[in-house]
Amino acid sequence: MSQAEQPEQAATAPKGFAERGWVLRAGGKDDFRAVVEVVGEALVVTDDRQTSFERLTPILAEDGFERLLLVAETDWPGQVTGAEDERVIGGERVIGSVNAFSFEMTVPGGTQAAAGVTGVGVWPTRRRQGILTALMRRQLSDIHRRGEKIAILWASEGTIYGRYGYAPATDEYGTTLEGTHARLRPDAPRDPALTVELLRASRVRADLEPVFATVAAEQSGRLQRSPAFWDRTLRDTPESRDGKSYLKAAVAYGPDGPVGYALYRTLNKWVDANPASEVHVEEMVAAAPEARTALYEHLFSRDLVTRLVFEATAEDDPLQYLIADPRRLVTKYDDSLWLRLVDVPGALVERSYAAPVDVVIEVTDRHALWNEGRWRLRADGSGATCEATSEAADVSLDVSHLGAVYLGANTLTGFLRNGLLIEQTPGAVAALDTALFRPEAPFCGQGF
Ligand SMILES: CC(=O)SCCNC(=O)CCNC(=O)[C@H](O)C(C)(C)COP(=O)(O)OP(=O)(O)OC[C@H]1O[C@@H](n2cnc3c(N)ncnc32)[C@H](O)[C@@H]1OP(=O)(O)O
Repeated sequence: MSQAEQPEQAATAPKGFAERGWVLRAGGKDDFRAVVEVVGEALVVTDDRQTSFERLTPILAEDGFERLLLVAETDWPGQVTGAEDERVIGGERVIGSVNAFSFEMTVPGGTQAAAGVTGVGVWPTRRRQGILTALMRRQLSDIHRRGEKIAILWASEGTIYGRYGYAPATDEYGTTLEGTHARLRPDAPRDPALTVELLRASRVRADLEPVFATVAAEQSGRLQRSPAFWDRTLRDTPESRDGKSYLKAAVAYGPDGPVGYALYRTLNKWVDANPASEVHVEEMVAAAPEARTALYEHLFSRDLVTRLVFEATAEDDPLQYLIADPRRLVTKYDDSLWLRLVDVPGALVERSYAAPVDVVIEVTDRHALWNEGRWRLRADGSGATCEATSEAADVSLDVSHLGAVYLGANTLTGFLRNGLLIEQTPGAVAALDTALFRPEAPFCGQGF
């Protein structure tokens, strides 16, 4: 039987679960309060659970809570009754869970449905007994059945998700600039027809949404933003302010409407008995370089500002090109979006390629067996095919390697040079890298 014909992993109880009285099942709205308790405790969240519940409910309600998976136990030691334990629901006690959002993600050459894995947590006294592994395997199977070819996540720790086939696929940074060096180069592109207005972000949402949608459709790694995620982006509560100001929007307008915006808060401090105000930019989106210049000029011209912090920037962030003195930018690695190919041939076909390529890739994937085997990838400027084959492999790799390079942030050559994959045909890895190349760095910038 070829790998294309293999059945999906059987939905039997994971090893050891039946003996312990554990069940792995789909969850729903009624389970969500118990799940918030479990995941909140696992993640050591100090907010009261009601706050977390109210914050998370609208974004999960968009999917009808239908992607929730949980592990529950039916029998437990101790005196606590169901009425006293927030995790008990219908005679079962929740001890672990995962969830997912249904995103539309920009990838090289277009957009794809992507499962945004979230809400992963196991009750602290039930760790290291295989609950996460069972949930991950079941979730991969569900994602595959839904027809989503890729899954993405933000990891709480970098050591968890590699074993499940995920890999860091973008590099995202925080950038700081002292106010005294906040100057653009004289030849930064400018358009006198643009004006910048400073407004409360919540009042100008209708101007932000189309700009974001246009830019997000072009930048690999970006997610289209649903109404509930817009609510979350513009949320302006004491908790989201975290001691800073209300959320402001500097919006660049051209003759035909909005063309860019910066969402930011200000923070007042005292340093050596002097006032020191900071600008914290949470999101900056511009549909044209001139709009970006106009927004930087607005931010750089604010009086009394001693420091600017750009909280989420791509590896090739425009400021490094536009600033007068690039050495004044202090850039610190922040995080990576992790990506996994759930359907290897499907995902490879739906991506565009920078150069023709014809290689046989041998894939190892112990948690999504339908991906295992040899796949012949043929691509050129007009499209790609990827079919199961019995031909000899040119490259043998783990599915996580494909996740790492899918958006174009990394190279397979890096894995090859460090002994992490095998090249059977000399030059095959270089040919794949050339085909996978993207001139711009991928960037997500959306927490979830
Ligand atoms: C997308 C997100 O939501 S990110 C949030 C992730 N959640 C958290 O960080 C909350 C705190 N942590 C937890 O709830 C749990 O410890 C989890 C979810 C990380 C792991 O759950 P567990 O049920 O203990 O994992 P499980 O028993 O299935 O372990 C599977 C393997 O992963 C390893 N592992 C699990 N967690 C970690 C970790 N944090 N660091 C390193 N290795 C880990 C285990 O050692 C085991 O390895 P093995 O397969 O070689 O034996």
